[in-house]
Formats: sequence, structure tokens, C-alpha cells
Amino acid sequence: MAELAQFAKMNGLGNEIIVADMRGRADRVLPGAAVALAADPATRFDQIMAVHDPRALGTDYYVEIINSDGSMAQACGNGMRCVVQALSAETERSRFIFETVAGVLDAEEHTDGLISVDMGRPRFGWQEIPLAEEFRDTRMIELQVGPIDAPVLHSPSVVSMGNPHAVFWVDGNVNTYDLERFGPLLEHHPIFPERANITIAHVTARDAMTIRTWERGAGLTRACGSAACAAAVSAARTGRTGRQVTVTVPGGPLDILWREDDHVVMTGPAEWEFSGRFDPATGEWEREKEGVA
Ligand SMILES: N[C@@H](CCC[C@H](N)C(=O)O)C(=O)O
Repeated sequence: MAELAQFAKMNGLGNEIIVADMRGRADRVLPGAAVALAADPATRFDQIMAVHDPRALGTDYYVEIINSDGSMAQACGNGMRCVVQALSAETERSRFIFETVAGVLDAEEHTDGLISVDMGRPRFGWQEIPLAEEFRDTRMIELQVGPIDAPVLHSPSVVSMGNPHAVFWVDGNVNTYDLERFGPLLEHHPIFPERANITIAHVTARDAMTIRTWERGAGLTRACGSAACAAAVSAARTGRTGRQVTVTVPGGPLDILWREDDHVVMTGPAEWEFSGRFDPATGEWEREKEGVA
């Protein structure tokens, strides 16, 4: 067995997260190890946030994001809040600058314990999302599921928050839609060459909406931070809301602000569950014993 790496099992509004401490190591969390950890009910997770030593000048850490199917993700809002909480407990710092494959982002823990993450700028170009074919206006694209003459979900807004998102607008309760059935079909639809996160959104006020998300590479989750950002910017962009909204996901509310400088800032909680050590090559793991640092 390789030298074990420390991890903390955490969650961001029920989005199951493992924060893996890969600092000072040359190895990476392998896809097979992620799949093994996800299959174990005790360590079941939606994303692993692997925290590495910094690669770029002016950043504190490089963070890799791994979905439960072993694929890589470019953004994970709830996971970033968990990383901030884990690091702030260790370092007594409250601000961090991270590098991810999607770029550099900064994050801050507030005195009330809530954490804000600057999720960067949304991208609306069809090649940036990416889509398989040209759509000049990505506020609403032609795509539907269900019977041709009576689609269940149709005409989503599409956007990249570093990762690809499609947001389907509905009038009623988001829980009445069979996302477990339609999510995988839409995630793998040929219009999304890199797959997509699929969200159903119901705007309830100029500053509020409820969403549910089928995550690319992880399936149905209780929360998806980048999807909350994607839904918020898409709602503002289509005139449904203003630029500051409370997005309620199954796990609870997230505050999303699309600032005038085009950056999207997400604020919400993070929660520690337990710690352990694992083998990044195989996913074998052991729980940290109480009282052992
Ligand atoms: N849970 C995340 C999003 C995770 C990444 C996603 N599954 C993808 O592959 O794009 C969040 O909180 O943003």
C-alpha cells in the first residue's frame, strides 16, 4: 500500500465531498480509487477535492476535482467551500486563492462561518460551453425530452461556469419531474460533447428560485453550487430575476450574486463529518482514530 493521504469527509448543503490532502506528494487520486471510495457507503461522495501544492505564482493551492464516476470536473462550488473550511481550521486563515483547471478563484470564510467563493465569469458562447453545434443565442436552445408534441422538459438556457450546465425552466414544483430518468439522457445528449450538468429550475420571486440538479459524473445530488450559479445567471440573463438571488437546492439555500464585474459569487455553509486516511491509488481507507491528530 502506498503512503496514505489524509482526507476529511464533508458536505456542502448535502453535496457529499471528500477533501483529500495531496500536499507534499507527487501522486494523484486515481479514477479507480475514486470509484472505489464512492462505492463504499461510508465514504460515498459526489466529488473529491484533491488539494495539491500550488503550481502557479500567487496562488495558495492547486485543486483537482474528481466526480464519483472517476471523471474530472472543472468547477465545484460546494466542494470549494468544504476546502476553505478544512484549510481555515488548519491554518487559521480565512482567505485563499486557488488554482483549478478552470482558472484562479478566491474564497473567503466569514465570521458567521459562511463561505463565499468567487466562481469566476460565466461563459455563454456555444463553443465555450461546449455545444456540438452553433447556437447564436444560448439563453434558450432547441432541446427537449418527452413526447415531441408535449415535451416534459424543453428549451434550456445553457452556460459554462467552468463546467457545462443546462437549465430547464419549469412553472411548478421541481420535485414532480423525474430527473433520475431524464437526467442521464440529457447529460449524455449528443448536443453536449463533454456531457453536461442538468438542472430543473422554478423561479419563485425576482430574487428567489428552487432547483434540482442531475450532476455530470455524479448523478442526483442534494446540492450543486455551480448549477446554482448557472441557474442564477441564466435567470438574470433571461429577465426572470435580478442579479442577486437565493437559490434553494434540496439541501438548503445558497446566495448567489452576479456582480457588475461579471464574476459570480456563491455564499453558503460547509460541514465536517469525519476524517481518515486513504490510498490514492486504490481507494483503500481507514477512519481516523478519535484523539489522534
Ligand atoms: N457539485 C459541484 C459540481 C461538480 C462538478 C460536476 N459534476 C461536473 O462534472 O461538472 C458543485 O457544487 O458545483
